[in-house]
Amino acid sequence: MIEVEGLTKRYGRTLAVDGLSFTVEPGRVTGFLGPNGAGKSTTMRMVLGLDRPSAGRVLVDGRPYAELTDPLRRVGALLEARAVHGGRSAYHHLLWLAQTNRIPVSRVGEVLEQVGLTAVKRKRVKGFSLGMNQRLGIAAALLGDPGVLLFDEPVNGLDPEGIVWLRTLLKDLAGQGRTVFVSSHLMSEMALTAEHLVVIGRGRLLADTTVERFIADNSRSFVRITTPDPARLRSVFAAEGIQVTDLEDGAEGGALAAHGVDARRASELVAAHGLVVHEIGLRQASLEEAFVRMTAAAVEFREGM
Ligand SMILES: Nc1ncnc2c1ncn2[C@@H]1O[C@H](COP(=O)(O)OP(=O)(O)OP(=O)(O)O)[C@@H](O)[C@H]1O
Repeated sequence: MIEVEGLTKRYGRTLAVDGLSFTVEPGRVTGFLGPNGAGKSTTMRMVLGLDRPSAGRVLVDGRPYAELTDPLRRVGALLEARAVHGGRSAYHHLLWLAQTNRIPVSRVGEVLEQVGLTAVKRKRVKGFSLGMNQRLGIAAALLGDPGVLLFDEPVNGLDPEGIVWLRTLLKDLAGQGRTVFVSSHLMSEMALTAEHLVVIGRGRLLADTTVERFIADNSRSFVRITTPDPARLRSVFAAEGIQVTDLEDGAEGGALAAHGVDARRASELVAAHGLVVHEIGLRQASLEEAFVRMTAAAVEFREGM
């Protein structure tokens, strides 16, 4: 478990993290979301004791990171731009990590297999693609078989197959009862991977909720209708108190959005008034849109202060 309590980090005049409090529970993937510069990496560095909080604290399994014995066997992390000695092979990099952290050498082969790097384990890391480097970073995080895992933007550099692989891996790790905390600026990817979300903007907590709840609270649905007679449809719907707006989604002749009504009621109205429609159906605003809306509002609020 990770407990973040009143966490604050100031770099000179920049308030990177501003009084954050949340808990990351074991047994599920928790997505850590926010736009660029929101303070995700800074928060993760403080969890790992790589940065000192200006105020507040972080506990990993009830203790500050610095007080953990055998930290790599407790907490595994993939941070952005991980520094790996380029002249070393993947195998030697992991072997060195294992030997300096009292981790059984047998784990090296196991994690190489787990991340799909066995075939290239003797190659020098400097010849690795970004995706292979990400896999090596993930292997290093898994090496000590830790109960708590942090991944900062792990999707970066992975191809579509790699993204699906990572999604499955993260879910499996959580399924084994581990605490899995994953940062991303991609809402849609997190919606497929995480069960719980912590959303921040400008260093402040915006949401701490389940993915299901986030979707229910933030996705706006509407009925999309295309018709050769938009003026008549508008007046029929207006008479029923239903708001209709234009949709600029590229449909020929334009499409309309009816709000606060379900598809069934909308079609009944259409039929009752003998309106001609070419298409009618329920649409949901994407989570990406909801996320942008939520974080943009936070930015405006801060700037208005
Ligand atoms: N070492 C540092 N010195 C000064 N300012 C910093 C430092 N590290 C981060 N910041 C600033 O703190 C803020 C938060 O940055 P951080 O990297 O934590 O955000 P992030 O959410 O991880 O964003 P990204 O997705 O772009 O990595 C930014 O304004 C950044 O410029």
